[in-house]
Amino acid sequence: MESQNRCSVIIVGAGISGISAAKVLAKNGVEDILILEASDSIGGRLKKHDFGSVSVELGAGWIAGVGGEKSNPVWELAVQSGLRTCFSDYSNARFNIYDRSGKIFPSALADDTYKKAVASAIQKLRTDQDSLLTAYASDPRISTKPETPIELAIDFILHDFEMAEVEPIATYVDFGEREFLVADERGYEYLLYKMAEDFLFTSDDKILDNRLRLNTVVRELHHSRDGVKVTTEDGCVYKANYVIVSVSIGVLQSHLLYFNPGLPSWKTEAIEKCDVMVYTKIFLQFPYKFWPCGPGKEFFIYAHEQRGYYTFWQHMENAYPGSNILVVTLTNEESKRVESQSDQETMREAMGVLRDMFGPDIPEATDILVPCWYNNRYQRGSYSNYPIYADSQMVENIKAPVGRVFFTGEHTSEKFNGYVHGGYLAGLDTGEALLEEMKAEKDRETNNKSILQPLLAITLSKKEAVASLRNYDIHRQLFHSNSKRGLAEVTL
Ligand SMILES: Cc1cc2nc3c(=O)[nH]c(=O)nc-3n(C[C@H](O)[C@H](O)[C@H](O)COP(=O)(O)OP(=O)(O)OC[C@H]3O[C@@H](n4cnc5c(N)ncnc54)[C@H](O)[C@@H]3O)c2cc1C
Repeated sequence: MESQNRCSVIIVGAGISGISAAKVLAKNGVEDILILEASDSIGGRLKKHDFGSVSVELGAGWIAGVGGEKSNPVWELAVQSGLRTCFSDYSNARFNIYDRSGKIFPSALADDTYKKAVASAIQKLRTDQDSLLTAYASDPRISTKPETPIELAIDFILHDFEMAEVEPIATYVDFGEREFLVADERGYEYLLYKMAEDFLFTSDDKILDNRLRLNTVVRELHHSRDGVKVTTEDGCVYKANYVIVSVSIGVLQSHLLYFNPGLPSWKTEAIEKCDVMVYTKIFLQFPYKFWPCGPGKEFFIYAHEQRGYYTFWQHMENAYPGSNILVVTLTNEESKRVESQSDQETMREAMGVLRDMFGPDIPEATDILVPCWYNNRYQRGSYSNYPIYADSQMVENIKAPVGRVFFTGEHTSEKFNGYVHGGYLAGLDTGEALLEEMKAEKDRETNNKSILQPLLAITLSKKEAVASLRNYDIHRQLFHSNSKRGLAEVTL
């Protein structure tokens, strides 16, 4: 079924980047937009879920980078929206490392192992590009050659767990080193509803605006000099002057979206090169708590001879006292393994680990929640991770537009990819770049009209003449020059 109306911009995906791009457009007078979202709600990787008596975050849980000289824009949104958060103190986690017999490693040993692992990782990072490439090819983790269970556990925390990186990360350098866990029944996604309220019709925290279509999976994107035509899984066709694609890098790699004509090789190669991390938080509900609480005990670690095997644990008593919930984080291959088995099997494994740490008499979990980010066809992973050899050209190519197709999403944020604020800032950036292009197109049309009128009468049809003057790659050049400018120019 073909929609009769042609709108200015179609936005594919209603995560934080799609919604923030839409907000920039709407605030600048481009209100005939259409947001097409595959799932049944907005938010994307901001996703709350009722579990036990509380609301837990299946996707992003933390506002990372708070307390520095510059203010994290997502922290600002959280403060404006009155979102409930609580401070996460990871500094003691390494003093709560359990071995398989339930003994806590002496703090001197843990401290020493941690320092050695950090020093070794830093040394690796200082190696020249060539040897990094060689090392990368043979071992994606640039192995610090951990061998014992405690070394393996610390290696996992340093390399796989996002909050403990050895390199200086722009998020922490720019916005500060503190992290706050979102602990609000309305969920992290509430920030998006507050944003959407400014330009979409809402009532009782529900979006009732026809410009947002949920359960609408985009499958084909036909683009030409004249416009874009988007076909959805249910056979509907929507037309627009431009499209912004905000789907994850995992979805771009999966070919759920078919581009017609296909994307150029500089684009597809950059997309293929970007790594996708899988990060899974498994929630377990208990009839009562049997783990230590109090200062410095929120996070604890399990040291096992298999790297990443149910290593990183958190209790939720600080966020939700009395909730009796534990969370364990798995990544990459372990995440994929667990996604492919039954929840009962995962519960059995997790209970085995907890019995190792806390003894055989602990109660059985009464419920388990295992999010599947990898097998979700609208995600295909948790967040982007630029490979160690990535250069700025690769990142620019990931975000550069192709004709009338613009790209956004956390994976397009050179400084903050992988984070909620990366998605938010990328959306603002892309919205602004598209506004510039729309203005430039208008100027070109006006100029072309005055130059071409006399010529057209003698030679070409108007369509042919305009097409021949347009440089199809102009958007890419324009975007690159725009993206170097600061955020100050965004109208919000
Ligand atoms: C488990 C997990 C933990 C994380 N932890 C943190 C954290 O603590 N702190 C932090 O800052 N960040 C964290 N992140 C990363 C953060 O969630 C993301 O960087 C951010 O939410 C991405 O926003 P986005 O708009 O780029 O993408 P998304 O939120 O993925 O939005 C893209 C949207 O496109 C939709 N879509 C996909 N395909 C189609 C299609 N064909 N047609 C229509 N719609 C489509 C999707 O359904 C989705 O809604 C975490 C992510 C995960 C998964």
